[in-house]
Parts: sequence; structure tokens; C-alpha cells
Amino acid sequence: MSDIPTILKRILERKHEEVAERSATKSLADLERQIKAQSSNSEMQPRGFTNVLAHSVAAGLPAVIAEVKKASPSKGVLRDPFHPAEIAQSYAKGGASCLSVLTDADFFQGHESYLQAAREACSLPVIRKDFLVDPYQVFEARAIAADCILLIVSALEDAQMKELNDLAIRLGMDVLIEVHDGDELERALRLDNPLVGINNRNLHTFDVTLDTTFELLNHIPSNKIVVTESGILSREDVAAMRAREVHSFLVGEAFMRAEDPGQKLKELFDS
Ligand SMILES: O=P(O)(O)OC[C@@H](O)[C@@H](O)c1c[nH]c2ccccc12
Repeated sequence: MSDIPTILKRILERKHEEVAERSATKSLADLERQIKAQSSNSEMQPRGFTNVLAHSVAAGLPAVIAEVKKASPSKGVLRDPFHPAEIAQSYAKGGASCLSVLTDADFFQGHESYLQAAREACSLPVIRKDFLVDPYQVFEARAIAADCILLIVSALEDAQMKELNDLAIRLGMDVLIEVHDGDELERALRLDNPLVGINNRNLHTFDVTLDTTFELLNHIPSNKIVVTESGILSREDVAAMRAREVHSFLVGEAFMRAEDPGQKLKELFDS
């Protein structure tokens, strides 16, 4: 992994430190016990992230994974003040299929409590958006009731990716596998997983182009659900994707900059 980009590399280094710090405070065994103790609580049951997307797509409707994100390394602060529960309710009202909540603190000003607050405020399935490099973080995701995790192919070796994927599934969560180029896609397709995210943002340079999705699309078997991620800003962007049979979208910035995020969702996606 010598050529991983500096920002991604910095983030991943920090994630390894974070896991070391956190597991010194709360052991993996403690986390597992917590998950077990919570498992009888119906509020904690996984909400079926992939299922919700699959239903929309089968009905020919756009499925929007609406992101709760205060800031990003490339754009700085996107929303201030920032109230995850209110944003979640607004998204639910606006017709979102699922939520994506950034839990990374150091680069995205996210927090685990934001995921919990957003999830409690609605009945939508939620993906923990973070940089997962260790099984500890997968257990952590389930402990805060995440319904799905993100795995970024460029951040992981094959064996690690499979380990984290299988663990998430064992814990009842779904997995969104994120790719940015053909090599990563090939690696992602080796996992038996229905959800493939194509990130239009290059994590090396932060450049965004929707062509990333258009180019990789032809190499994805039709039984996969393709989620186009990042840089969806206008109704034209949405129309261009739908014309190519891409019906699932992960959108953050366009919503976060709007006064009423759910209203903005309707503006972009209502026909
Ligand atoms: O804000 P945008 O351009 O609509 O993008 C949302 C989402 O795709 C982006 O936040 C994202 C995609 N993959 C990630 C991995 C980590 C952190 C963030 C991301």
C-alpha cells in the first residue's frame, strides 16, 4: 500500500491509533458483551439497509442515502449549527431511503453520538461512515446500532476486507463496498456482496467527476446494486445517472449546505 494518498494515509494512521486508544478504555470483550446485552432491545435490531435500497430500485424509484456530515477535509465546515436529529427527521420527511452518518471526529467533525441521535430520530437504516481498518470498529458500529458499514477498498488489503465484511454480516449488518477505479472494482467483486459504491471523488486528489461512475458501470454485473457517491449536486446530475440505470445515490454536501436538507432532497429527486 505504498502509494496510498497522503490524506487517506494520514486518516488511516490516525484510525489505527484511535483503535489502540479506544480498546485500552473499552476492551473488545466488553464491546461484545454490550452488543449481546443490547440484542434483545428491538430498537437495536438492524433495519435492513440493503433491503430498503433494493425495494426502491426494483420499483424503478431513486433511492437516496442522505448524509449527515458537518465538515470534510476537502470542503471545511458545511453546516453550522449542526443538529443530527433534526437533519434526520428532515431527510425522512423528504423521502430519503437511508442515512449515512460520519462518525470520524478528526477529519469530518463527526461523532458516534451523531449516528445514535440521527437513528433514534427516525426509522431509516443508517450506515456508519468512517474509515474501518480493524474488527474493533465493526463491533463498535454494531454497538451504536449501525445497520451498515462502509468498507473502502483502497484502504484495505483483500484478506482484511474479507474479514471485516464477514464480521459485519455475522453481526447482522450490511456492507457498502466503495471503489474508485477498475482494479478496486475487481477486488470488490470478489466479495459476495450486493452493494457496490462508486466514489466519484478521488481520495488522492479530492477531484470529483461523475465520469467515474459512468466508466465503471459497464464492468458491474447486473445483480449488484450500484450506489453513486459524491458530487451529486443538481437535478441534471440525477437525470444523467438515472438515464444510465443508476438509481441509488449517496449525497452529502448538496443537502448539508441547504437550509432544509429534506426539502433539498425533494428538489433534486422528485419527478
Ligand atoms: O458530499 P458529497 O460530495 O455529496 O459526498 C457524499 C459522500 O459520497 C462522501 O461523503 C463520501 C464518500 N465516501 C466517503 C468515505 C469517507 C468519507 C466520506 C465519503
